[in-house]
Amino acid sequence: MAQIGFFLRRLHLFAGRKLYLNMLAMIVMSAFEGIGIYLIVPLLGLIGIFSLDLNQIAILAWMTDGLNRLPEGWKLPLILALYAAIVVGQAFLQRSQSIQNVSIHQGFVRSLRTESYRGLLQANWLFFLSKRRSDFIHILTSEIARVSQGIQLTLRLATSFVFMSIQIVFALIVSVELTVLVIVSGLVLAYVSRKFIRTAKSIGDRTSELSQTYYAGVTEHFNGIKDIKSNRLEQLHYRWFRELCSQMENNLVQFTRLQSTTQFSYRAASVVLIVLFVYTSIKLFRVEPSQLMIIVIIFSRLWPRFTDIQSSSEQIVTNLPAFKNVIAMQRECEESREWQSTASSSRENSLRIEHGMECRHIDFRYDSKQSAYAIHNINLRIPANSMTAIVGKSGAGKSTLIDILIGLIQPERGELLIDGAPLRKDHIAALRGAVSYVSQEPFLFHASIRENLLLVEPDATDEELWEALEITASHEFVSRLPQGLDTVIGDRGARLSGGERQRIVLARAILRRPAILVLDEATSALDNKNEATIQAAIDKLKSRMIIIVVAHRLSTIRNADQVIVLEQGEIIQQGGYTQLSRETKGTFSQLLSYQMESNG
Ligand SMILES: Nc1ncnc2c1ncn2[C@@H]1O[C@H](COP(=O)(O)OP(=O)(O)OP(=O)(O)O)[C@@H](O)[C@H]1O
Repeated sequence: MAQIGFFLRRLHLFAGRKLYLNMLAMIVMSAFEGIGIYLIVPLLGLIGIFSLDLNQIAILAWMTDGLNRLPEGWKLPLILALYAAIVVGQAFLQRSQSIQNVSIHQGFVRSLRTESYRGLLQANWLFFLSKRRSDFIHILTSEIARVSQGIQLTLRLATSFVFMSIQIVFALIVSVELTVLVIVSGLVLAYVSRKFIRTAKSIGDRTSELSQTYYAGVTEHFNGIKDIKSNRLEQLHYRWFRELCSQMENNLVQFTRLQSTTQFSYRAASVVLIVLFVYTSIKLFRVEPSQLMIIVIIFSRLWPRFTDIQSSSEQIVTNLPAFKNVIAMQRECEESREWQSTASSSRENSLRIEHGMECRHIDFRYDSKQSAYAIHNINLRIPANSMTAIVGKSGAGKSTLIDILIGLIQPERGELLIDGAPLRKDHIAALRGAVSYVSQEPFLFHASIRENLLLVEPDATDEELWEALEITASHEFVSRLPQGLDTVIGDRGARLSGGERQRIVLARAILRRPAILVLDEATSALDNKNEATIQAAIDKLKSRMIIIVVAHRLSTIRNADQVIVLEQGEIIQQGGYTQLSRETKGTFSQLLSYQMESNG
């Protein structure tokens, strides 16, 4: 329940006065409803359905007294007009309250979504390495929708309590004994039904588990759809999906069964109670027909509130796991937050590098509980306007070193210096703003080439776009496309070849004019001709920026100013390409000879 309190406090902070005004409107509405019901009685008296002794009920006596002072012909029109005014007033309030309710509620959900999303964007890279991406999608879609439903139900529960309290006051005025009897019956039934709440809680836990598995499975399947289709694994995945769907179905049916059982118990109990009331009122308390009528009306309005409270409570409890999940994710994001504002990643704040960068005695490991370091005792200087290549076998620590150099992860020991000054935490965003990173798997949107390029440089002219495309040997194939720059390239660029995708992403990286250009296996899919063109372009670019290249294909790094050879996280060789290739006993010349052999 602490979780509901957490979100209600947030709702209070978000909606403030609006929320309480809405609650007040609710109270006025129930008061109107109560008065409307009371007016029916004198109305029925006037029409002659009852012979009334209204003096028994204080409010009615007061109303009758007022009515009796009026001329005879005015009574009926006045009471009818009053009744109509109250009902219309109530309907009007109801309309405004419903609109207000939705606007508060939707506003709150929007703020919850944007807060969670911003929290995720501000979390550090290690946080993302430790999580499944599908869990974020699950929380941002399904779980926040359940929290939204839970909040709406909590507000409905609060409304039911307000309505119920006011109806109880009216009912107490009419008959203390019978009202107490209704309340006690309601409490007894709620006590008996408490096990339903426990069952609802476990169904809610299961709902969260199943939908998390669903999102994870579906995301993984579609990420690997090519493997699934190529290896004829469709049946296997279909069976898994069908099994999960039937578990989800059973879970929901189980919840509906629970809710229907509760509704049934409350309905059955209400009939039994009404029969008992009518009998005891007439036989034991000798209640007037008018009073009995009001009691029946009030009972029929009060009892559904009890049913409503029970039903809302069960539904709220099923949504509690979603509340927990959203809070947990927000807390974890908060603990892993790397900077305050998403705006700090903008280009205006990007860093300028005059002299170069330096790693001093840097150690890093992904898991502080394990003794092995991913990189260890790294000492390295990267001068401005130069090209550095990082090579090594798989798992040698190349990507980890790159992540340190671009400020994506921070060293456990040692420091990264920019122009001789240690990189401070508040400069990490600026360092990131100065980097263009191109990976082996190019990140393209399902949009046109132009939109994909303008993403990083919205004000770039067509001339600048074509220039970047020319540098990366893409202008020919782009101009051959039916819509040129405006050709839509499909999901993650699926309508282009691997090499074309890499060249577009490279063009985008260059368009940004970064201080540091990182090419992490970024040209692996290019043929020799295109690679040579890009090599020439990179050669020209290196007089303007730091270029760091990770490549398995060593021909890519022939023009590097320095080559760093990593093995098991340590630098084992460092120097110019030609110099290292001459060190015949070194790992670099071994790597070179393996590659020459494999190229035949
Ligand atoms: N997220 C992670 N969690 C735990 N260990 C990791 C993680 N990423 C990498 N490692 C480990 O750190 C070491 C260095 O990995 P890294 O990815 O930097 O190597 P690499 O040289 O880039 O390899 P490759 O060429 O195969 O991409 C490896 O032993 C690897 O298993």
